[in-house]
Amino acid sequence: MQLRMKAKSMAEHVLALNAGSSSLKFALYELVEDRRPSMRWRGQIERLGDAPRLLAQSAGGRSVDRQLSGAKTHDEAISAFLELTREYLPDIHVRAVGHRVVHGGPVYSEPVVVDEHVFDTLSGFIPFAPLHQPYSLAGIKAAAAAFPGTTQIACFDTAFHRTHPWVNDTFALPQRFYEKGVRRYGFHGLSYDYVSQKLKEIAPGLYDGRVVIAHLGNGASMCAVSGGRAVASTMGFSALDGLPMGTRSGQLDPGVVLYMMQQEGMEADEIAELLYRKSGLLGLSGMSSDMRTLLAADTPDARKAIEYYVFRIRRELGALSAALEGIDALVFTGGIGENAARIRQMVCEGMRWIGIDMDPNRNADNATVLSTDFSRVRILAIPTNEEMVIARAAARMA
Ligand SMILES: Nc1ncnc2c1ncn2[C@@H]1O[C@H](COP(=O)(O)OP(=O)(O)O)[C@@H](O)[C@H]1O
Ligand SMILES: CC(=O)OP(=O)(O)O
Ligand SMILES: [Mg+2]
Repeated sequence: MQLRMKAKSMAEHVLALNAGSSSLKFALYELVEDRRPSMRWRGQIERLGDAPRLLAQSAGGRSVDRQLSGAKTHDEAISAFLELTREYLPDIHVRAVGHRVVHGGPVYSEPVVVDEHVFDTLSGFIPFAPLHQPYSLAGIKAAAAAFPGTTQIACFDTAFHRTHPWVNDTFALPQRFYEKGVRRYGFHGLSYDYVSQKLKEIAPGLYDGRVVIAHLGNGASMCAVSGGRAVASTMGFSALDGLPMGTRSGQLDPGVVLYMMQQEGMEADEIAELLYRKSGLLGLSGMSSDMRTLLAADTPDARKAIEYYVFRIRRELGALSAALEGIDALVFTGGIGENAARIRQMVCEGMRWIGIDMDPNRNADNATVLSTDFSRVRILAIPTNEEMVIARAAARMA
């Protein structure tokens, strides 16, 4: 028995850390046969900055659900998570920690082992993703200190999008901006990678076809995928473009920014704060960035914010279908896409003309397939798992 316990404790593990804009997600995997990651614990500290709550489950059925009064910022969430690993995890051997890093710039299209040079390069991309990149980098530093001797591996949100054709990779600006890195990068790539692979498993015919994936979380974007390769995304240079989000504006006429500067005398930092943290669902509703709160509130302003949100998803669905020259499947994922049946229903109601026909019962049940048997376009909900994509890379590279 003692020997078995010993062997178990020496099993190799990898950790995955995913710093989102409103949450810190984490997962611990044991490397089993062929170094396949097998999930042991998975959880998140959600509603950062608001009412942080820790939720976690083990593969064996243990669970934690705790309000965290002290962990409002990402840095505090990382410390709270490290505390937890000590409290709940036995003496395990962590071989590598994989990190979601939102921006890989024009440099990285694959996961990479983080050394000093890589860390400095990634720090240079902070201005491209101020709401995410600093937290990913803080996570890398904290994990390296908490698990000495482990390899830190960066996995990029931008990497999946490197297959975009040039028209979806550039802006109509003088070429020098492109050379400097002003490009349409696209984000949520780890999520799109996971969902595409899952689709390959459960519906290989659809994977080979034209698919629009809607990642609707606190941040939100949509991606057009053809035969498993990304073709276009609603997010471009920064995580501000495309759909409205919890606190971000989404697509905006650049003339609005000029107006803010020239007519309202706003400074760049003020505009950044407005567009990243005070706009989107929060700005429109004047109430909350959280979809659960807005759906429950049912006030005129909450309804208005939801209506705008849904309308923009429909517009982008039309645009991405054009980029794909047709659409065979629509896949919902992310916190809202996976859970908010009402939002999915509102999106699909306005898209019948394109061949989207939702089954209301399947939708209400949060089933995997949400379309009727007669729908020309298949509709699916696939829970994303960015941590699994990170863990697979960490297992491969450690
Ligand atoms: N049951 C639910 N119904 C409606 N919205 C939900 C539900 N569960 C989560 N959400 C919404 O999902 C969003 C968070 O998504 P998530 O993907 O976890 O965010 P992040 O971008 O931080 O990773 C929030 O707006 C939250 O309200
Ligand atoms: C890129 C991005 O918007 O990420 P998140 O959805 O985690 O905020
Ligand atoms: Mg997320």
